[in-house]
Amino acid sequence: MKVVKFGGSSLASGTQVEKVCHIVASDSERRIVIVSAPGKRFADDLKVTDMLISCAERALHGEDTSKLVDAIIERYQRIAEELKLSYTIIARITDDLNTLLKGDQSNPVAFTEALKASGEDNNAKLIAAVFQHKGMEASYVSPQEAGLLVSSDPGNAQALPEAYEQLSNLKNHAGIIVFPGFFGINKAGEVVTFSRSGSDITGSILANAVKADLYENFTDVDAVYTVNPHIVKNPKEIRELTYREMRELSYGGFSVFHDEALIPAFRAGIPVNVKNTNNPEAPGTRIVSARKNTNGPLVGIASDDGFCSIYVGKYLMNREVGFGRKILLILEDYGLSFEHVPSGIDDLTVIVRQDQMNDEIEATIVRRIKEELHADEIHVEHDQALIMLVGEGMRQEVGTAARASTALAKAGINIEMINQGSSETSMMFGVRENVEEKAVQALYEEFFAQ
Ligand SMILES: Nc1ncnc2c1ncn2[C@@H]1O[C@H](COP(=O)(O)OP(=O)(O)O)[C@@H](O)[C@H]1O
Ligand SMILES: N[C@@H](CC(=O)OP(=O)(O)O)C(=O)O
Repeated sequence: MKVVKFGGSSLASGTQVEKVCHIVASDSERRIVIVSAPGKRFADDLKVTDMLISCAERALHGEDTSKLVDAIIERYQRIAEELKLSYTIIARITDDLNTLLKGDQSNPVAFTEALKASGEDNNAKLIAAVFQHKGMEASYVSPQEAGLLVSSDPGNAQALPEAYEQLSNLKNHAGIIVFPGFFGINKAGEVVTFSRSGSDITGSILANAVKADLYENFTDVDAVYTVNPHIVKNPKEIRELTYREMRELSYGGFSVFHDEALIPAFRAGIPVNVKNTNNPEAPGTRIVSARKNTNGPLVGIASDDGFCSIYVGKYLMNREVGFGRKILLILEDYGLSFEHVPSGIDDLTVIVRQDQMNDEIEATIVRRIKEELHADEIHVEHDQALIMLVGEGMRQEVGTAARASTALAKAGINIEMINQGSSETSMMFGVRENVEEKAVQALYEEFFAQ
């Protein structure tokens, strides 16, 4: 049995949905289909999820939402019209949206979560109707009836262990299941979403639960490329990589596959195949437990921006028991999670995502570290980018760090920080955001261009 996920780009229009129908109908093993909400049809288009978030914000501010609601319904309606579906399904979606908007706003977060998730939920109903219209035996199944139980962590839900057993019953379901991605239900019966792009996570959870032979993740590119195609034109494709490599690359900025989506598939040893809805014949990229190292030290180079580093220096820091913990406790007081902590003898740097802090929080943290920990020096650098060099082959090969730093030096790029993961499958370089692309291009030239 195959579990198949189609991303927003694969479901953005009637033409795209038609391709999805062919893909599902062409292989009887494709039995569980996870769908995202309709995504962008062109570069400046809006994703339905973003429209729903704006809609919830407007409603909570008591503003008129009618234009936005019309625009959202229109996205579904266009797909239905292109595929010659009756109006019944659109009437159902319209009703659902209006009911949600008229719902209880006393808990703004729960109200927003339900609206956000409706993008996927209504699309699953629509796609099930499309499949049925095409004569395929298919039905919509909701996360509630299937038992996709998740934690109560809005916008960051985690599947609960007991969800897997309940979801395993899906393998006995007759016909094709169309299942909405991106959200589950908490123990109180409320909708809770995964983090953004989280339909990939739903697919992986379901693949694990039914012990699928394969999890196919359909998107709009032929493969996972060695580098973000927006930074390097026509980059080399990756044929095969390990779960660990993909997790590091996704975390590092490869938005093509959600980093949290690797874990459930990895735990059950289910291979993942990233494929193109617009070119389903292409082999795509396989993510597996182990691979032969035939392509040099690196498999890919990812990058992401929006980081800031908090440098703390104190003479004899190395002797002071609990110093690192005390810094992290101060960050915890403001709900900040940290990404990395490269350290020296008398100093350490805590790297955090910048969007978690405002000026006030930053000033308070700096003051507290100075006063409570008696730091000699503390400064905060904003607008940092992190570049991740990833590859299991690094373990066997000497000189990767030297090659990378020479390539960056030749391109005139100052390295602000270097960090190597203990697994030796990744190496990280911190640079200023304004040279991120130049740095990635220089590293790509060094490791992949020949
Ligand atoms: N290394 C990479 N390889 C392939 N695609 C990448 C990579 N890095 C970033 N991307 C981007 O990821 C996009 C696909 O992800 P996404 O837009 O979330 O798709 P979907 O709508 O199918 O979920 C690609 O169109 C591409 O622009
Ligand atoms: N629609 C949700 C979830 C998702 O996975 O979407 P996509 O497959 O378009 O990345 C989002 O935009 O976050």
